[in-house]
This record gives sequence, C-alpha cells and structure tokens, in this order.
Amino acid sequence: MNRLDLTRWLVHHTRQFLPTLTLAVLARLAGQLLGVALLVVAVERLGRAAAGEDISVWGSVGVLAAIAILKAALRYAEHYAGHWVAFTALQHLRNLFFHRLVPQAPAATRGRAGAELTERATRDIDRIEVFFAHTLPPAISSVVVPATALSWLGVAVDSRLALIVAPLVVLGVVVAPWLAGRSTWRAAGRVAKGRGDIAAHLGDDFQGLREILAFGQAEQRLAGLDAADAELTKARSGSGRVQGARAAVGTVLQLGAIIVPLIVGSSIGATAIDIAVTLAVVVALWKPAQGIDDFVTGLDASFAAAERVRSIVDGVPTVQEPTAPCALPADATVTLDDVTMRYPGAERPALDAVSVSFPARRWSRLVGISGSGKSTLASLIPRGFDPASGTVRIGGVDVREVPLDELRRRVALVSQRPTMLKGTLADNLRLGRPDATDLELVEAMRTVALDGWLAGLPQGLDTPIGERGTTVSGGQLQRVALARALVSRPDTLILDEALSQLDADTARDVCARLAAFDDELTVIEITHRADLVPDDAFVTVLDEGRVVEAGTAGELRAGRGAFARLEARVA
Ligand SMILES: Nc1ncnc2c1ncn2[C@@H]1O[C@H](COP(=O)(O)OP(=O)(O)OP(=O)(O)O)[C@@H](O)[C@H]1O
Repeated sequence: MNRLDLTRWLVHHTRQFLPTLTLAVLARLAGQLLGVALLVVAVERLGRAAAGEDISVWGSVGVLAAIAILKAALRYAEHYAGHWVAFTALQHLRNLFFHRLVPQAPAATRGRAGAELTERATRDIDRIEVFFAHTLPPAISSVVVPATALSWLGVAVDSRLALIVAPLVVLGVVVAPWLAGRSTWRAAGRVAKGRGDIAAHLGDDFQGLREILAFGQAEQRLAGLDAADAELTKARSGSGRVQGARAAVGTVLQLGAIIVPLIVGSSIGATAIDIAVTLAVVVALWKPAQGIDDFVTGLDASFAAAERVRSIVDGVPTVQEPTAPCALPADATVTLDDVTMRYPGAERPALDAVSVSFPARRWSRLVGISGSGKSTLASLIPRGFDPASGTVRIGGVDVREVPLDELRRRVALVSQRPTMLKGTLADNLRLGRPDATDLELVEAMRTVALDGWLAGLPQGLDTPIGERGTTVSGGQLQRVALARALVSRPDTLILDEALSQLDADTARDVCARLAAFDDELTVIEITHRADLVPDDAFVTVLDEGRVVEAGTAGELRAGRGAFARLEARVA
C-alpha cells in the first residue's frame, strides 16, 4: 500500500477523531501566523522608531506581549488536541488490532514468532502517533501559513519583494522536505522490518534458551542477532543520509531566502523597513519549515509501522461468524462428512475425504502415527479452521452455523502444550467460566488427581502459577489445563494428547476420575498409547489424512490391522 492509501486507511479507522484534529489544525495555523506577526510587528516598530517616528514603547510591548500570550495559548491547544487525538486513536487501533487478530487465530498466529506480533501490537502502533499528532496539522500549515504570509507581504508591503522570496520559501518550506520522500519511505520500511526481525529473533532466543545452550548454539544465535542488527544499522544509516541531505538543501534554500532580498531589495529601490519586514517574514517561516522536515522523516517510519499493523488488521479471518446462526442441539454426536482440509501452501491435504462419527456421551479414541492428521481433525470441531470441503456437524447441525462463542463454550479442546496466563491458579481455572465457585475449582482439581498437590500449596487456589505456567511441571500443567476445561462445563471434550506427559498409572487414574465426573460428557481422545485403550472403546485410526480403520478396540486388535500395528509399535 502506498502512503496515500495508508493515509486513507488510517483516517477511515479513526474518522470519529477528525473534528478534534481539525481544532488542532486551526490552532496551529493561527499560532504560526501569530508567530510571523510577532516578528513583523517588532521589526516594523523598531524600523519606524529608527526612522524617527514617535512609537510608544509600552504600547509596543503590550501588543507584542498580547500576541505572544495568544500564540502560546494556541500552541498549547494545538498540542493538547493533537496528542489527545493521537493517543485515543492509538488505543482505538490497538483494540482493532486484537479484535481483528483473534478471529484469524490460529492460522495467523501459528508459525509466527509471538515477539514479532507483540512488536506490531505495541511499538508499531505507538509509532503511528506521529501520523496523528505531527502530520495533518504541519502538512496543512506548511501550505497555508507561507501562502498567507507571502500574500500579506505582497499586498501590504511590497509585491516585488514578495515575488523575489516566494520561490525560495516555497522550495525551502514545501518542496525540499518532500523531495527525498520515496527513498526515506523505502528506508523506513526496511528499518521497521529490521526491528521486527530482531524482535522475532530475540523472542525465539528467550523461549528456546534451554535448547540453544544444550546444543551449544549460543555463538551461532548471537551471530544471527548481529547479522539482523547489521541489517537494521544499514537501513538506519540509509535513512539518516537522506535526512541529512534533505536538511542541507533546506538550510541552503532558507539562507538564500535571506540573502537574495538583501541584495536584490536595495537594487530595486525597496525601503529598508520593507526589506527588514520581508526578512522578518522569511525568518518567521523558518521554524514551521523545520517542523515539516522532522515530520516527513518521522512520518515515513509511522507509515511503515502502519503498513505492518494494517496487514494484520485487514487479514481475512479463517473462520467467519454465521449469517443465520443456529443453536447447538443437546445431542453432542460429532460427525465429519467427506471432510478435506489442506493447510495454505501444503502439497497434500492434511485430511482427505474423512468421514467419521463420534457418538454422544461416549469416550472415543482417535489414533494414528505422528503427522497422520489427528490434531487437524480435532481443530476442525471448534472451528480453529474450516475444511476446504465436506461438513463437520454436532448433533446434525453444521458447526459453521453455530455462533463461535457458543460453539467454543460447548466444545473444549485441551492441547498437548497448553498455555497458562500470568495470574493465580484460580484465575487460570476460571478462564472459561469466570463465575465458577471455589468449590467447583477444587472439584475439577480433584477430577484431574491434583487435589493432593492443591492441598499442599500454602496459598491454595491463590498460588501464582507464572507466565505460560512455567512454575509447574509439564504433567501438572496438562492436568491444570484439563481442570480448566472441566470448569467451563463443556458437552464435548477433545483431549489432544492432553495426558501425554503423565505416567501410565496417573493417566489411567485421571481417565477413571473423568469418566465418573460426568457420564454425559462426549470425549474424543487423541492418543498414541493404543495399548491403553480399553477393548470396548470406539477407535478411529488415521493414516496420511485418511480413515483407515474404525471400530471397537477389541475388534481392531483381533483384526491385526493398522490399530494392532500401532499397538505393537508402542509396546
Ligand atoms: N499449520 C500447518 N501448516 C502446514 N501444514 C501443517 C500445519 N499443521 C500441520 N500440518 C501438516 O498437516 C499434517 C497433519 O498434521 P497434524 O498435526 O494434524 O498431525 P498429527 O497426527 O496430530 O501429528 P502428531 O501426532 O505428531 O501431533 C502433517 O503433515 C503436518 O505436517
């Protein structure tokens, strides 16, 4: 997207702030014109006094003080309104960012470094501040203030002097800052990308520190960081060179606008006072010009950041809310009918014409070797993704017709690597149902065989469990995640290798407690442990995205097919 399109995009998403931004623009225009007036009045009065006119000193001081105070008040108003708009707009954009990102998950967040997304949601959005606080007001005033001041000079003072300085002022104030726009824009894009790459690299480093140290990769990772840093430095020095050249051109033009009227003014017979007033106008326009140069550079960085935010905000959600929503029926039978699913860019489908049914109120198992498509199948039920073709139904209703909130409340998916949020154990357990009582939390912890552990915690449910659950063991984390799912009282529970870090006895104990906890629950358990599946359990076997066997575990064991082979591998 180019800068004009990005401007349109930013204005479109923040149009409710435009009236306040207009106030900021008007305050800036008036303030800068008063800045010109301040210098012109001072020079003109001094000139007349020097020419022998009787000028009241206190009268002049009063006029200048009044102009200065009004100018200061307008500057305050401009900054207040501009920054209010900027920070409120940033808050609005951040909300929009998350609002649009959530429905794109997991597709938009999978495989993307969390730190890189965090960089977009925080620092990139902060950089857009420049657009609101330092863009529209300077851009408008850069045209209106010189045009007004030079017109006044031409009409009220000397049209010849106005014509002499006008081209230099226009070049210095308006044209020069825009000249190098294209190259700073490209450099700003490279700087923003460089920052994102460093954030992603560091995010991976912190998260994978154990593996990096264990495999002796610290030097290589540091070298990678150095390379990313060198790229960023290159991009930054590129933008610095352009900025320096532009500032030099601006300064030469501004100096020219002072020297030329001095030399040419006397040769065309202009009076000394008129020449002095002309110089006062030129010098007074100097400061606004510098402001423009600063904002053009900051603005390019702001646009580059806006583009990175926009690419997330305008991302197409993987799943959409239904246009004519249906309620989920009480019957929780899950049926996949001829379902094919292919990840973007993947050569072959992860699921290929899969038809299978998981009966309500039963505990079904889904087994298969690694990469056979089990997690993909599980993620289709609460609509992490939608299939390319075919239908997923619960109780006969297409899941695409059910409001996402309701679907995800009724279907809980517990993954192999769950995440905890920073907070207490109770905060995390209440994630799916904030009004759950302490008693319900304790009951869920008992069901996952963590009651003994809970009783031994000095702070009980109020124990902080640390960011991402780093203060509990892998097996405890999996069981807390299962307890969290139970607290939300789903009809259907999908366990995606959710007990994989437990020893066989504890896993059996948790399963027995879970079966006793709620016999109405429909459970779909993905497991590698074919040997732990009881004979009467319904089993579906996946291989290379296809259903290759289905039946009770007892029948499949006797048949000596895919399931029996999997069991032999585990044994
Ligand atoms: N986000 C993704 N993008 C592209 N391909 C993917 C993605 N996730 C999974 N796949 C591919 O889809 C296929 C099925 O993966 P899936 O995770 O469903 O298998 P699985 O049976 O659950 O494996 P495991 O037992 O190892 O967890 C694999 O070939 C995998 O490489």
